[in-house]
Amino acid sequence: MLETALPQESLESVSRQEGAAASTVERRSANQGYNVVPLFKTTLKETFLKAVLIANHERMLPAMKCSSEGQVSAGFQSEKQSFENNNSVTDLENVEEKILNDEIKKDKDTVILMSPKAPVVKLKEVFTIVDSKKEVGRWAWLSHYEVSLKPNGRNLGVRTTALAGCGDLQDNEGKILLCTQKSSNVQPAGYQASQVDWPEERDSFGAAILTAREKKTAATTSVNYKKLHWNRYDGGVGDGECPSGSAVQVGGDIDCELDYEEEDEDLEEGEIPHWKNPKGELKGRRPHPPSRHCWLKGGELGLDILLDQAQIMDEEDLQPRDAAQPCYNEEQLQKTILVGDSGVGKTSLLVQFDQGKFIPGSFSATVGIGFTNKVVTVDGVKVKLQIWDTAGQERFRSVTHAYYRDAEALLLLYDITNRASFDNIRAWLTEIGEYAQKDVVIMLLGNKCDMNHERAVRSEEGENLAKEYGVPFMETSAKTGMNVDVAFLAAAKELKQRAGRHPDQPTFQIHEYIEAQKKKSSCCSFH
Ligand SMILES: Nc1nc2c(ncn2[C@@H]2O[C@H](COP(=O)(O)OP(=O)(O)OP(=O)(O)O)[C@@H](O)[C@H]2O)c(=O)[nH]1
Repeated sequence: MLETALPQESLESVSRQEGAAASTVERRSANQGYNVVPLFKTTLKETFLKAVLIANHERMLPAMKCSSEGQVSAGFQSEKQSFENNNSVTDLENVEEKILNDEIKKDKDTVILMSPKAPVVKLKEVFTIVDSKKEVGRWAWLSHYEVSLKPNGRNLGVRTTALAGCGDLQDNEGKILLCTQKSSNVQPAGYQASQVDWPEERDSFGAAILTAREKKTAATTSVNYKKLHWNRYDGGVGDGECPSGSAVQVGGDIDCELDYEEEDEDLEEGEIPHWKNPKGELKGRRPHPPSRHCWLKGGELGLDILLDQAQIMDEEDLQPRDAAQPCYNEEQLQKTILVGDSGVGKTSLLVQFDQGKFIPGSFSATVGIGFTNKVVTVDGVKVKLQIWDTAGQERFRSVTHAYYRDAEALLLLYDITNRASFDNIRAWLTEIGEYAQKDVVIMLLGNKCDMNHERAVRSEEGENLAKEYGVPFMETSAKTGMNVDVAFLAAAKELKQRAGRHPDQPTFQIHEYIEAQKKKSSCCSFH
């Protein structure tokens, strides 16, 4: 296990052992800007990760030095120190150039590569550098950045400090390592393993995704929350072969054996836990406790985080953890079908919804079936409706039946000026029961409500029939557009809710929604 307390003797003994590197070793307590972690003659990767771990403990930034002998020391600095250090690299973009131009003196033993505010979008470039510039063997880099997480446009209000590294000095093998740490103000969110389309690349998830793309694996994320202060996110990559959601934690508190005591239970709300070292001394703020997921348990020093060694997490751990909205797959097509007698206004309703227009007196019966795709935005989420317009005429019935099965929502129309079209609704509902999916979303619509003077069906009759079948009801007008959008939006809302609902989340009440919308609208006067 990593010695987190960093006893002075071990620093000194390392100084003695490391020879040339000894001159660079300073005591952690010394206020000279750089603090060296024991090296144990490991690879750069391990060194880097130690730096990350220690810096994490110390609430500092990790840093690295390359000595003229090619030895690497890893340490930590305060942000202030890193800014003050002339050798700090604050722009990852130019790292490669600087190395090649010898601006970063890789042959001097005081090189510290650190990028306190490097945007993570540069990770891709760095990744490329690491992989392709093998001749540039003697360097390492780190980055540190703070970001807001906005997965799928939802601002979680999270600030995360993230780190990235490194090129391997030993074997020129490029590796990218990412981790997150010091999350704060985290609002709980669900696990979103399949949703990798993060609009913001400036976050650790984005970084994970970039990495995953390079590795042709699935990017994954998870949130682990315990108490407000220890909420944290991990961006990772899953092995393409693993079941969806399997993940590897990249960095962060990878050493799950961090020595801390479980004291949370005694804490007051908002109180910051402290870490006690093995002697029982308080050592300032306690490091993050091991992730509840504890993805990476194996491996020497817990450093076994090569991206191609993703470990499969327990199914249980992959479940959404709390009430936040799980992701809705915006690519999903929601099949919605319009049915009802010929001439009730199905095509007109669709045209009104799609194009916002009505062409009066242009009745030409639909032949067979056709569809229109329409994207609606529901609560900031895009729902793709594929709306099938069916022919109401009896002779096309056998064709349209085939489409019922795939329908997720079904808008059943009658014409309020046509009694027979209303009387046929029961027959339509029987057909629907026979051919459609059991849980299809059904809405009953009394169309042409602008023609109140020719009304043949009272509004209450429609209400009562809908109640009898337990479906929502509203009157619409394809001519004026009254309630047309509301009807489709209600269907979209219900479909979206069903697809992305967490079991603990309240269901969207389509009936209540429609009632509320009806009260708002001043449509047709109902008699
Ligand atoms: N006043 C009024 N007329 C409408 C309304 N909706 C449709 N119509 C008219 O009713 C007639 C039939 O409309 P369509 O939309 O073609 O009916 P449909 O249900 O698609 O008919 P099929 O394709 O045979 O199933 C057309 O002349 C439309 O202009 C409406 O809300 N108000």
